[in-house]
Amino acid sequence: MANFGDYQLQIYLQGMLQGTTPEITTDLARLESQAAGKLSAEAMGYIVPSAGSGATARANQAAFERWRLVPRMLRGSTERDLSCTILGTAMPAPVLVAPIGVQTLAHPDGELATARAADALGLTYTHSTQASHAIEEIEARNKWFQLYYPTDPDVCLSFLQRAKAAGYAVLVVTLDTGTIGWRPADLDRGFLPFLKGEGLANYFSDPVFQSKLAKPIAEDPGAAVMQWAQMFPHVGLHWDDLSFLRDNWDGPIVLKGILHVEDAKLAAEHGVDGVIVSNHGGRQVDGAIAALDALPPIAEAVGEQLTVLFDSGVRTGADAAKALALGAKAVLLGRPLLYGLALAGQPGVDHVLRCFLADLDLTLALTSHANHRELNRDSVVRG
Ligand SMILES: Cc1cc2nc3c(=O)[nH]c(=O)nc-3n(C[C@H](O)[C@H](O)[C@H](O)COP(=O)(O)O)c2cc1C
Ligand SMILES: CCCCC(=O)C(=O)O
Repeated sequence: MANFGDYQLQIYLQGMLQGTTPEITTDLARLESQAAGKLSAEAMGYIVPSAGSGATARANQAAFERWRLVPRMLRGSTERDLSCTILGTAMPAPVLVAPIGVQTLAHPDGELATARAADALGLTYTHSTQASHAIEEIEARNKWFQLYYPTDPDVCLSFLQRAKAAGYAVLVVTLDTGTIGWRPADLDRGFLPFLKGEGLANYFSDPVFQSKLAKPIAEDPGAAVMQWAQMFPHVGLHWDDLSFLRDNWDGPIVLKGILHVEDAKLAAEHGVDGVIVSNHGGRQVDGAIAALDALPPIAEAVGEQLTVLFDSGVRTGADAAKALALGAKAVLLGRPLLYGLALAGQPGVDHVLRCFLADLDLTLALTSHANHRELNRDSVVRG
């Protein structure tokens, strides 16, 4: 059996024997500056910055810095087993592709490339409601669908039915983006890709959405965009609205954007299957708690009843190991994948995923763990 960490030896050997070095850095925290050379100022402004002053994004990184792994010795295994089954989906490692909208901003192949790269490694790809490619275009064995619950229930139902028909296994309902946060980098440029018609593929391909328009989209795209702008903001969404999803989706449901332990308990009471502890990478509520700081109490309160997943600020194998030790069953990778996509399309995403998995695998090997399930609260200390 091969270990994900073997990618490290492969890179060394290519350097030593063929004189080639990776075109994309292996330091995932540095990807952002490398990708800056490839992306327009508008795309960088949309992808990189966080809401407001960026305090929450900084808090995410600071929280990872505060927690420290405490390595064990002499109990490891030559072969690590990172495989797991999360909500019925078999995974080779506890790592998923986070839902990220409008990926053609980063590369013309957009979500098609990201999904293919994930699929080639057997990883689960999560497709955003705000994607640049439609639900049906994604070819991946393991795919989850992320819902931004539209205010129009007919369109919502249509999304659920399309996702089910196209083979998506799990519904991820994002709760932290009832509307778009205060994002100065975009505001100062007056730039929002959706208002240019980008990232609306799921809406524009939807027959129910189309039926609500006075004219076909090709004849009046501006009106179609404004129709989306009416349906997207949903700050009035309530716990009771989840029953509509429960009634119309027969697979697992996961709530993304949970940070308060009471909301995690309410999630359990409302019969969902999992939560993603996340602050949306700091893109929504500036000043919000670091996602990693929210994780331990939530895992403690509902970890037995619900599948607890995590994202926001995960950049290294050590970050993933810390989140797993603090109670997450798996982590979702966000911006680094988009930087890999910007730099080289599908091979760029593949490289980023392989680096991340190798780093996690080597972290387990070096801390004497045979698999990630052995990580627990004793594996970390708060510095
Ligand atoms: C450009 C961009 C677009 C995103 N689009 C979505 C989306 O459509 N739906 C969603 O639930 N989360 C979306 N997210 C949030 C990610 O799923 C994830 O929570 C976040 O990227 C994690 O933070 P990190 O990138 O710092 O690791 C987006 C993030 C970025 C950077
Ligand atoms: C309308 C917002 C959808 C994309 C998103 O979630 C993000 O940019 O963070």
